[in-house]
Amino acid sequence: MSTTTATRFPQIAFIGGGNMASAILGGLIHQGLPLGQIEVVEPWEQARTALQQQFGVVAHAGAGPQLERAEVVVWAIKPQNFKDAALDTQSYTRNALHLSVAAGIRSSSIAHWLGSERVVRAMPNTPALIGQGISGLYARPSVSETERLLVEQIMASTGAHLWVEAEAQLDAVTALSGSGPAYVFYFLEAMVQAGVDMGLSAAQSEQLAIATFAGASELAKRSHESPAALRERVTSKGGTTYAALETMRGAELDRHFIAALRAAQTRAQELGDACGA
Ligand SMILES: NC(=O)C1=CN([C@@H]2O[C@H](COP(=O)(O)OP(=O)(O)OC[C@H]3O[C@@H](n4cnc5c(N)ncnc54)[C@H](O)[C@@H]3O)[C@@H](O)[C@H]2O)C=CC1
Ligand SMILES: O=C(O)[C@@H]1CCC=N1
Repeated sequence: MSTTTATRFPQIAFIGGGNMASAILGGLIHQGLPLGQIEVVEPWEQARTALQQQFGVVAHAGAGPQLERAEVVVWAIKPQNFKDAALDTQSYTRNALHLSVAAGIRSSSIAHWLGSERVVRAMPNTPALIGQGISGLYARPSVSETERLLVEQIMASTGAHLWVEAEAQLDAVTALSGSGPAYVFYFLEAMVQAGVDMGLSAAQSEQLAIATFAGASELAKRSHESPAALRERVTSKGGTTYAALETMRGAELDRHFIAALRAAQTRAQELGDACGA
């Protein structure tokens, strides 16, 4: 895992101007990407207005010759919209390197629709919005080392990255870190609810819960010990943590949690099948 600092920015086009495009775009602009080097295709007027207000970027409602200048095209649309958007766009982007953040859609489908083997897939997550994300990356064999570095430079605006060798591993990345922030928020919600049930205010509970996630994550990051060893340090035999963890074990929470991630992985595979070539 590593982060990369930006040097020269490419001409870059975004197909889709929603949450993920905004996270990447915002990071790149923050790093100094000039607005004149950005094109965005976004059919939804409200999203185009948001892009203009947030970043000063004027997006187009549809694909057109303006895309021909793009050295890199970032595909930030829903899996269900990918094929139609690709077929609308492919005649303008034959010379570009393609970078898709769509869940599930395989690089072979993208290469087929776009008529280009120069395809990289990324699976980021929403902490990208504050430059604290992590992305899994996969490149088709035709992608050069220089092009991989270019992708790293673009994704560096969103946080860290990790290359995978087998494309199927991206479905696991999707289930773990792509969807992962939602699991963290789900647990935060439950911890806040528990705090309120036990007599704390919602504000106090939220402050305690968020600080606990942030502190424990940072401790795990900085420590040379495993998460299991760190957990054991909190857990006195017959103490409060032990009581909580025994309740979790009784409910087989770990088994259910693992099953939930497998459901996300399966859904990524299904999206690849259903929305792919
Ligand atoms: N939101 C998340 O946490 C993550 C999302 N992703 C992936 O990123 C992709 C985009 O997701 P979000 O940004 O969350 O969705 P979003 O709904 O915020 O943005 C997608 C945008 O694409 C636009 N669009 C629809 N058809 C289009 C077309 N033909 N041409 C151009 N734009 C079109 C929509 O109007 C919309 O604004 C998805 O494929 C998703 O799997 C990946 C990692 C994390
Ligand atoms: O839920 C989804 O399908 C997307 C992919 C990873 C996070 N959000």
